[in-house]
Amino acid sequence: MNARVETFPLREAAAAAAAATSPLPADTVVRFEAVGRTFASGDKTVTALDAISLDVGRGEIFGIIGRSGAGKSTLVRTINHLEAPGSGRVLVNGQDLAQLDENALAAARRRIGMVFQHFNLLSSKTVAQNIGLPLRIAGVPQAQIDAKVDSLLALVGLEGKRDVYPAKLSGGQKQRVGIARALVHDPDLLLCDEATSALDPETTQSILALLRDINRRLGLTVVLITHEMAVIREICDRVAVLENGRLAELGEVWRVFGAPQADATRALLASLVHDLPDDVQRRIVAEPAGRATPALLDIRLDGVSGRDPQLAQLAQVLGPELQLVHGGVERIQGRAQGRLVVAFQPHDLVRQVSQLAAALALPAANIRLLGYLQHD
Ligand SMILES: Nc1ncnc2c1ncn2[C@@H]1O[C@H](COP(=O)(O)OP(=O)(O)OP(=O)(O)O)[C@@H](O)[C@H]1O
Repeated sequence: MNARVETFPLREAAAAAAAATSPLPADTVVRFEAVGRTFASGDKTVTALDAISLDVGRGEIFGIIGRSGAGKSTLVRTINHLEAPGSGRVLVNGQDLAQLDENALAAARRRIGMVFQHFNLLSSKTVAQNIGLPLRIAGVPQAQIDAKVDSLLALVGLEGKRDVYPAKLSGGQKQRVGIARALVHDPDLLLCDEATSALDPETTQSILALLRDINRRLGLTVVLITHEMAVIREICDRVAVLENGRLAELGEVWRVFGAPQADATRALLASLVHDLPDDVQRRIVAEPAGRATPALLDIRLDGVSGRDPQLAQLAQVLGPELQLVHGGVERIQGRAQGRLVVAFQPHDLVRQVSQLAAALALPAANIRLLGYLQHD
């Protein structure tokens, strides 16, 4: 495969030592330095995190994905020090939370919002009371709380629900309240732990759109854990793949999804191809059998910014051998919507994918490599 992806794990002590002594770039919000964590489980020791080293940049949406038990939650919980690293350290805005006293830790945690899978709303409090509660606890005057709550309700699109109780809200609306509450202290970092896993696909899309909107409007850094590859594909800039507590792969989503290097990533990506016809699925392989093995690209037109794809235009980038394997495009309110799965013989895969994204005016993340198509 001719694609280059950052390869990990960075487990060597030398790499960790270099990371520990190098100055923190101004655009780094979270730095994990050789973070390890074990748990005692009966008479066994479970390694939840094994020498994880990576940086999360300011303003990015950073995804963490992995199978159940891979260490995702433990890793994210070390960011706000709900979980103390057993070895290594975690710096947030250059600060090691392990070194702080109780008051300073509480102040640092206020700069880190958290959104949960099951919303964690108080059923006896209204939407406004739920959102304002952290400010109330902090002793903020009521008028200030009201103003903040109103602006957050507008931000998450719940203006009309101020005095409603959670029981009267849909799952998506509850999560909007959860997001508003997480933003009440104007954090610069938002942690989302399976924030969409309890929601149906349509609601998931609307919550992801909200997170993306907040990320862009407020410049907020988002670290998001999910077991759903589709969520990562939808909104993340970069992704870390965890496997048994180790960093299996790290990089830009389009690169990692386009040319996965780790077995763990390939196994997780398999979940994304289940909606293809059986005969196509059967023929997909992760590695090309030879130079002539066609690559299979999945092109998603989300109607937001994409142009109507002309087959001639696709063929110009992907070559005359181009074959439409699956999918179709329809126009909804004048915009192209749909999905095309095409096979072609790549000569420079990464370059061709970025040329195609440019030609169709689509984000690179909308185009991904499903694998290679072997003959029947
Ligand atoms: N408090 C704890 N006590 C004992 N073992 C724990 C504890 N917390 C996590 N573990 C173990 O550490 C490993 C990583 O767990 P973690 O919850 O971080 O994984 P995860 O990737 O978030 O999984 P899931 O997707 O199922 O939430 C698992 O083997 C888990 O059983």
